[in-house]
Amino acid sequence: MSQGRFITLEGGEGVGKSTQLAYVRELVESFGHRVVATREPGGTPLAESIRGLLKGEAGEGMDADTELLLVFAARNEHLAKVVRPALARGDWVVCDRFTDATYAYQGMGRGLASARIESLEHWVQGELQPDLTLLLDAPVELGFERVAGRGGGYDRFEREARDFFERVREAYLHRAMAFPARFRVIDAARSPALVSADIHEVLLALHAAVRAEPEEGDRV
Ligand SMILES: Nc1ncnc2c1ncn2[C@@H]1O[C@H](COP(=O)(O)OP(=O)(O)OP(=O)(O)O)[C@@H](O)[C@H]1O
Ligand SMILES: Cc1cn([C@H]2C[C@H](O)[C@@H](COP(=O)(O)O)O2)c(=O)[nH]c1=O
Repeated sequence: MSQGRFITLEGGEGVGKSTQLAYVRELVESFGHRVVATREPGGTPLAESIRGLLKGEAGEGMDADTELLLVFAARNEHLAKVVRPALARGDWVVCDRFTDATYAYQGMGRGLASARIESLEHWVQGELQPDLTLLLDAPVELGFERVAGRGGGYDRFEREARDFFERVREAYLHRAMAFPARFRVIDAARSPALVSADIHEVLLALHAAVRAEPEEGDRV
């Protein structure tokens, strides 16, 4: 059995993560892997309840540290119940947002110190990091035009000022530069088909690399 892979999709509001997650899922399944498609915050009943607290009216005026702790509480539950078991079975996990979002939103967005995020990251994740992070990058204004086009109003994060999201975008691009082996930055300001074509190329390369690895029993 080959080892599972952990792929995350990141980016600001409305860049097309959910749209492309469906594409990634189908593509990875076509490679012959079982896929668990999930999201953060969320992915389990309890973590989805925390998502509701974070995004909904009940969270209005929430202290930034409370927000950070809730994000990691949801993450711990999600990792324990969904992500780690799936990877242990050899499944591939495709996740809409993960800890890079915490550095972007709670770190640069809210202004919390990276050291605080790092200590929770080490506690909750240990050594676990995504194998690949697809950063969908687009101008903030374009993302919001798409969110508006989707309908359904704005959640607690989406009601933040535009400069909050400029900082979020900057933080993501900064992390992509800091971790070039893990990140691929995709220009998400183009049509869904062109974005998918770039993702296709990245995933074909990952698939080829995984196929070239020796199977467990082949090792001497
Ligand atoms: N490349 C694209 N070009 C134009 N419209 C797009 C593109 N990708 C997605 N959309 C549309 O934009 C809207 C937002 O897309 P989607 O929900 O996939 O974004 P998201 O990044 O997951 O959003 P959120 O940040 O709210 O989770 C949807 O209506 C979707 O159909
Ligand atoms: C994982 C994570 C998420 N967030 C924020 C970012 C978004 O505004 C919402 C999630 O909703 P979406 O439908 O995926 O856009 O939560 C955050 O602030 N910190 C995080 O770690």
